[in-house]
Amino acid sequence: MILEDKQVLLFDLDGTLVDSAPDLAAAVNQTLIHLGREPFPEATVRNWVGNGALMLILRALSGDKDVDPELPQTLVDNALAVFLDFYAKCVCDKSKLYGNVKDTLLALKAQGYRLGIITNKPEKFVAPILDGLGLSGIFELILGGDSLAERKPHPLPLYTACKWFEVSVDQCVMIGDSKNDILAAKAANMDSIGLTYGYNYDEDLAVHQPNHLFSDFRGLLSVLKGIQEPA
Ligand SMILES: O=C(O)COP(=O)(O)O
Ligand SMILES: [Mg+2]
Repeated sequence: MILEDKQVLLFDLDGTLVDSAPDLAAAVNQTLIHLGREPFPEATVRNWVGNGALMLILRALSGDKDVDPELPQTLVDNALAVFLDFYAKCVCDKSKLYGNVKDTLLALKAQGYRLGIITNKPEKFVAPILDGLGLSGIFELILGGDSLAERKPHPLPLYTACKWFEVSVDQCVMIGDSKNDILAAKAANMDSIGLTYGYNYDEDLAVHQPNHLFSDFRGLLSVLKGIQEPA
């Protein structure tokens, strides 16, 4: 079923447009080694991505997706600061666009859609990644995990984007790889498209019932047909 009357496409970043896990895992492991701890395989760290930098570090210090509630605050503060420093130095070293992302984004833009990014990643890292991967200038709005008082799965970033683009919730679609994206869309009463190749804690994204689910980014073109010019 075609998603009619859409004007604005809101994209998640990590796991949707960019495979950023190699650089995130490198910075997490540099942090752990700096603290005298054991590193984890990239495949493990990948499943901890999705709720922003602080949660990534809490999971890394806990060695598990479920955070140890007893972690000392000073350790957490120090580890987060060390991680942010390491990540700033390698933010786009090994990160790559997923297949068909750039061509599809350009095709959607050419069809008249306006594009934004809503990520849980700290905002300051987004522009260097987009620049490094040849996507600068494509997105009109970037909201990071620290841009507002709430982040996905809370609907606030989605509402904020609607307001910024001066469109209604019905005119937007949220596109992402994680349940946080789909749950935020549902909470905002917005349509959503899921992508199965990213990071979703090794869980099945279909459970959250996005309007459409694709294993290839190019799938978007089959349900978004471009903006109709007024007659
Ligand atoms: O950095 C994260 O934790 C997740 O970022 P995302 O919202 O772009 O997937
Ligand atoms: Mg994501």
